[in-house]
Amino acid sequence: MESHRAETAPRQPFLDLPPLNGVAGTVRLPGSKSISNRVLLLAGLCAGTTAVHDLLDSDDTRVMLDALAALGCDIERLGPSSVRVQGLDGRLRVQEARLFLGNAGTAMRPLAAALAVLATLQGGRFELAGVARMHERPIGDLVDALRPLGCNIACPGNEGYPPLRLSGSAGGALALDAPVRVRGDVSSQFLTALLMALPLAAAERAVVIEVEGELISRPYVEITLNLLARFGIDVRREGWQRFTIPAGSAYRSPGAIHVEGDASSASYFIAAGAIAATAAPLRIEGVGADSIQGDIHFIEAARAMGAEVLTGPNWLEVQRGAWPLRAIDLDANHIPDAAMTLAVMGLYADGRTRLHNIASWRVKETDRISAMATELRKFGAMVDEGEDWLSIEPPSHWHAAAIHTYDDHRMAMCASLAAFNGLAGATPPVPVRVLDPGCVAKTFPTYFDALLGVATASQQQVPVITVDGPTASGKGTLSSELAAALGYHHLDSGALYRATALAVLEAGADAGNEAAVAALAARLPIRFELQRVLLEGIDVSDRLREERVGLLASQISALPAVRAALVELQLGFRRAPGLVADGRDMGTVIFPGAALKVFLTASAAQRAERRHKQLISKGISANLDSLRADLEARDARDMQRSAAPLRPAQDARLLDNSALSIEASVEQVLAWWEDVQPFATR
Ligand SMILES: Nc1ncnc2c1ncn2[C@@H]1O[C@H](COP(=O)(O)OP(=O)(O)OP(=O)(O)O)[C@@H](O)[C@H]1O
Ligand SMILES: Nc1ccn([C@@H]2O[C@H](COP(=O)(O)O)[C@@H](O)[C@H]2O)c(=O)n1
Repeated sequence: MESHRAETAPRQPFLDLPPLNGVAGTVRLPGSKSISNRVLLLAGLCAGTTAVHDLLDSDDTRVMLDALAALGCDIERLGPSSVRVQGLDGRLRVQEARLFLGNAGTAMRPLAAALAVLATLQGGRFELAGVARMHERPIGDLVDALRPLGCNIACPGNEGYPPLRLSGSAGGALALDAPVRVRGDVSSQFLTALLMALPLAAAERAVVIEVEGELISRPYVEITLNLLARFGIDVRREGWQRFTIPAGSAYRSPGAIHVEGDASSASYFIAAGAIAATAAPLRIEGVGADSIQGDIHFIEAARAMGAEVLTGPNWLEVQRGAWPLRAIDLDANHIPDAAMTLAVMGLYADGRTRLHNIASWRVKETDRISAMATELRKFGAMVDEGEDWLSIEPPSHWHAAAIHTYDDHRMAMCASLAAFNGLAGATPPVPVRVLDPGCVAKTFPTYFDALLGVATASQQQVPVITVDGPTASGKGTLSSELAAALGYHHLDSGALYRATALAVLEAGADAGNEAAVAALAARLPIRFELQRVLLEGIDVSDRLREERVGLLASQISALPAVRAALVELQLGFRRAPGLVADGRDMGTVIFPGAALKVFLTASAAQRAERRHKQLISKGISANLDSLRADLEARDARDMQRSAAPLRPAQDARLLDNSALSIEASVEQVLAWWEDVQPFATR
């Protein structure tokens, strides 16, 4: 089994979203985090194998998969979102393990309970730890419920908080004569953890769990009960205070199980539809009105704010109804995660939106009440907070803001919705900077792609950086690094001229026939995919770099009709969140209004040397002198032609990188980019 650990590439520091002005189309949701991790653990504990389909692939599910693998479960990947889990049948296969559970509450709590029970009955030593924030998230109520049963649990950091050490000797027993008592008013995950762990001790006797205090987040307990039933455990519920796991209970695999789309993740698109789907509804696939997830009730709150929502068995369609949205006053205890989205919808409302009974927000990935209040104020909103409530009044004047996300995926996804501010009358509409956007990997790694796949922006609002310069100055390298650092698209315009040249060669066309070459350029069947260039679906990336192709590209690029034929294609690359375009005339002709223009140069000797090294490293023999002569001839042709000659735009910043490393060049341009940003640095 391959490792499930997330890539450790450095995370992009920020993503700037331009003002967005609409949404349209269809979005497919990733699997629910709550269901995915519950199903994985149940599949790991039960007898037999379980094929889990539509599983969420995210940080939180990866730590659960890693933990199960460390505990001896065989896990086979069946496809990008399917795994087959061979369960332990309630028997520990390894007696000792140290499990790293990141910041996944849905892994820490139920695994702690299950391993405490198994270690007590069968013997074993387990250590469960996570990231620093996980060690600040209380688990004392669960520990307090398990210790009276005879479970040996130590909290070597702070009492009542992870990390946890669980131990026991073989042949132990659990004290289950009296009901197991657990508090339900801080987090429902403690009850869920016990409901999933105690069937392991219910083969011969019924186990009763009693909840102390008012149980919060009941819909999540309903998910637990529903999934337990799918795995053969029919819990009897008396109100929300008493739960009985019948004697003779034993986990049984359902064979195969499909994970629903994530209803909490749906909330961002429901909100986007309510705010910005003005022409046609936004379709959301993967979850519908019959969902077992409590956050599906977000629909009712969104409707109360004005959204028009149609529902089907596995889909939703959302369109703007009332506008501005209606401010609401809501007890949001039943939808604690999705209610964060209502706070951002409050920015678009006709008055003050109040959310109360949300104390659990304070012990989530971050203190979400405080974080939301701090960040929404940056947009200009008037926000008040209390121990268990938040109220939001929309900005009268919107500010471009850099939003901290506190390693909290929901903060990042919520922040993105502020980019529709132009629809609320922000004049001018302002961009939104989301800091550490990669934190969405916890539940929705492709969130920003999904959002930008359905959101529209006015082309003029999409920022462009142009990088022009002579051959082999490093334009392509610099531009692709900039695009990666900013999360922007990249246009290598030289590739379009090269592709046209290749098309001319392949068609055996006359390169001197301007109209014929322009006709080929106008219907260039070109696609860019994952750094590769496809012509009629065939990868021609390497062929485009051949010298004969570069030489012909340089010749045909002087033909005005050929240049004109490629203009629309190039303009089409200007898509949210932004574009880095490199070539010869990006700043002068194609994107004259670009926010930042760079003219990149290096001495001819340096450039010839770099090209020489580049070719040698690819195993292509080359002569330094002839390379230099060739690139100088090309530069001369590019500079002297009448159509879009190579020259710096008047407002371009000049960068001679003869003595600069690639990293230093990238840093310099990013610093220039910061100079032209409107974001307050509070
Ligand atoms: N600042 C730099 N320092 C050293 N080498 C560099 C630097 N920038 C780029 N290079 C190297 O120079 C070579 C040419 O760079 P690149 O292909 O990006 O140039 P280009 O301007 O896009 O060329 P062309 O116009 O032919 O497409 C590459 O091998 C690249 O790694
Ligand atoms: N905007 C542009 C880009 C390129 N060219 C011409 O195409 C040739 C190939 O470009 P590379 O950047 O890939 O080397 C180049 O020699 C230029 O003549 C152009 O005219 N305008």
